[in-house]
This record gives sequence, C-alpha cells and structure tokens, in this order.
Amino acid sequence: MQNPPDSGRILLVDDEPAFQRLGADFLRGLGHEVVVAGDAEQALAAFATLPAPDLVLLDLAMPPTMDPEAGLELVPRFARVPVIVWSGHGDHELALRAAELGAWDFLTKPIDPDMLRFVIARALRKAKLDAELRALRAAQAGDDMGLVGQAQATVQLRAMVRRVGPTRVSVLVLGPTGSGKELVARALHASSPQSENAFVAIHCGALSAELLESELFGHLKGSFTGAYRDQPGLVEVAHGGTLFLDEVGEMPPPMQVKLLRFLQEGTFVPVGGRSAKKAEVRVVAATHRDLEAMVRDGSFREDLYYRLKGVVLRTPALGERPADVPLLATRFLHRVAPRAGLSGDALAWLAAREWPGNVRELKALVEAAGALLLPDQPEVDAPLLRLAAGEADGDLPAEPAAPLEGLGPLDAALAELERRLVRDALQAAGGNQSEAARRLGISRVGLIKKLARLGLR
Ligand SMILES: Nc1ncnc2c1ncn2[C@@H]1O[C@H](COP(=O)(O)OP(=O)(O)OP(=O)(O)O)[C@@H](O)[C@H]1O
Repeated sequence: MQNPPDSGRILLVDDEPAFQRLGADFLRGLGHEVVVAGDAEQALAAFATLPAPDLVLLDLAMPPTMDPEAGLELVPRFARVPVIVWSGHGDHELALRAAELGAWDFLTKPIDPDMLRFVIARALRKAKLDAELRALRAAQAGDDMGLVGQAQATVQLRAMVRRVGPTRVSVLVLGPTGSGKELVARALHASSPQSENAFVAIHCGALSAELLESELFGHLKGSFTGAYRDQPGLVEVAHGGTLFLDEVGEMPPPMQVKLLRFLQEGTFVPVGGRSAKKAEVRVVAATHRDLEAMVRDGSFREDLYYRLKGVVLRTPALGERPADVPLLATRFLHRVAPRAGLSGDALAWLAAREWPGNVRELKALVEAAGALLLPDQPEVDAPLLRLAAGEADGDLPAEPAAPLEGLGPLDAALAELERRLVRDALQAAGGNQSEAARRLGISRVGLIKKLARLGLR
C-alpha cells in the first residue's frame, strides 16, 4: 500500500504495554511506520538507529522515577525532529516547560485519537517543509558545495560528490596533500541524508597504534595509566554520521585488522573492555599515498583496501587544473578583503607558479596578500603577492609616496612601512592581536615581538 503523503517513521516512547500496542496499531493504521521504546535508554538507542525517526511521541512519566521532570530532560535530545509529549499530569507549568525545551505539542492522557492524528500530521508536514527549505537554501547558497573551481576535473568531482553523497557507500579520496581531500569528505557528508549527524575526522598517521585504537574505539576507566574515566570512541561519536579517516595509508598494521573487523561487522570492543559495542557510520577515507603499491608490497592489507574502496574520487594536484586558480584565488581573497580584486599581473604571476602545496598553499598566499593590502589599495598585484610569498626584492607595494619621503635610510623606511602594516592589521582586526597576526601571516608571539621592536606598545 502506498503511504499517505504525511506519513512518517514515528518513535513511540511509553512504558505501558497496553498503550504501546494500541498506540502502535492506531498509528500503523494511519500509514505510519512505528518503533516502540519502553524507557529512556531504549528511546535514545532507537533514536540513534538508522533510518532515524521523523517524529517522537514521548510519555513524560516513565519508570524508574515516574517523574515528568526526568522525562522533560529527554526532549532536547530529540531536538532534530518534532517531539510531541504527553503526561497524565495535565498541568500548565509542565506544558510550558515542555514548550520551552522545544516540544512541538503537549497532550494530556487519556489521549484523544482524533487530536493525536491531527497533531502528528501537522508536525510531520512542518518538518517536511523545513527540510525542503533547508535543502533549497543549501542549493542556493553553495551550489558548488564549497568545492570551488571550473576545471573539467573539478566539475566532474562535484558531480560525483552529488551522486555518491546521498548513498551509504564507502568512499576513498586520493590526491596529493592540500588538494582538497578533507573538503570532499565534508561535502559528501553535507550532501548525505545524515548531514545533521556528526562528521568526525581522525588523522591515522599522527598517533601510535595504541592511541589510535583508544581514540577510534574508546577505552574503559583504568584500562591504561591515565585512563581516569570511560571515554567513548570516535566511531560512537560519529554514529549515524560520517567517519573521515585521513591519511589512512599511515594506519599501523595492528589497527588495520581492527578497523577491518569494525567495517565488516559494525562492532568494536573499547580498549580494556570485554563486550562488543555497535556503531553505524559512513566511512570516507583519504590518502596521498599509492595504496595499490602499498597493497603489493604488503604494508597495507588488501582486504581493508577493497573494503574502503567503494567509490574512488580523485582530487588532482592544483598544477593539473590551472583553470581553477583564478576562481580559487578570488574566493580566498574575498574572505579577507571582500571588496579587493586581483590585478592582471597578479593572475599571470599565480598562473606561472607551481603549487607543491596545492590549494592549501594558494589559500595561505592569497590570504596573506589580502591582509597586507594598504587601505587605499583596491587590488592585489604581483609585487604584493611576491611580498606575501617572502620573495619581495625591494619592489614593495606602492605606499602613498609623500608620507614616506624623507625617512632617510632604507631601514627606517622599511620600519615605517612595517609599522603601518601592523597598525592597519590591528585596526582591521578591531585590536585583536591573534586576528591581526593571522592577517599578517605571522604568529601572535611574532606580532608581540614586532610591536615591541617597532615601538608600538
Ligand atoms: N576546491 C576547493 N575549493 C575551495 N577550497 C579548497 C578547495 N580545495 C581545497 N581547498 C582548501 O584548501 C585547504 C586544504 O584542503 P584539504 O585540507 O581538504 O586538503 P587535503 O587534501 O585533505 O590535505 P592533507 O592531505 O594535507 O590532509 C583547505 O583550507 C580547503 O578548504
């Protein structure tokens, strides 16, 4: 039977078996799918299981306390979807508190079935409209999903992300450092139906096998020196969302086995634990290494490789997609200097450059140049880019000529120029030193030393 337009998946939370049965039958009769939970713990577990419910019906008074206040605490935990609460206590105060905590509606037992049907239909319709509005806004605001570029390879990459994002298939992102692998992983998550759940990234090469295991799967109190309390693993934090395994090629072999088990069975055992726990995550892995060669030389498990390699997406080196450079540079510049432009010689200078650090390098350079713009300088030009790249050979950006005249030796003129750049950056950052340092492309400590040296403090 075709479900009616306003049907949905409903989580019914009530401890009374008779009510559970009658309620579930009634709701199913209306075309809804129903999942039943008898207490708070079951309710939270059912809420985290995919596919996620579209609406929660929550009895506020449940064992062991039967205290509606305890039930109220659950309301924000279901905040993603409409929550309709009910209680035997029909008091005004309780209804107000529930509304404050975000409940969609408050009903008093005994429940009037017609009223329930009406309230549910309205809540589901509103939730559906909200979701459509969110999707429309996302499509309008960032059609490029943050993946800027017009090169053929980038256009194709975006098309693949749009296609693969909404599926649950594992994705392996291959490309050199700084080419946008993590960005692709985030775009996949953002275009998945689970985008409101967590996106959790872990760098597999930065930790020893032991620490990586404890980070991924969690640990129990006392399982090693320094384990003062139980710590959930990142796979649990990412439950229902996306787990991004960055530099998966660096994963130590003992961890490769454990990761494979988790990917195959969906279960894991926290460090120091005995029983297996469950978590459901979408896995996106990335590496700049040649995983196939690593499989051949035995440093990466073949079975894990095939498990991770559901769909392979590639982020080419920036040098292989020169058509992206002007667009990326303009986008990065506008983040620090919204009204500034790039001159023709700046674009030519960028185009002629090699980018061993790929998009990350371009971003850092253009942002630094944007921060160095003088207030009356409308464009970033090639000399300013050279200055930002640390390649300036004296042809500094045109400072208003008159005020610098007569400053005497070159050192004094440079110090004066530096003073102005620092003052401008501080002013633009509203006096915030960290922000000013970021704009200048130096560390905060470096800025403080500069302020002292230039006599600005
Ligand atoms: N197509 C793009 N559009 C906009 N920004 C991009 C693009 N590609 C990369 N970037 C930016 O460049 C920087 C580096 O990207 P990212 O961290 O995704 O690269 P990566 O390949 O994961 O790097 P690594 O291998 O070092 O982890 C980030 O700030 C990211 O936002």
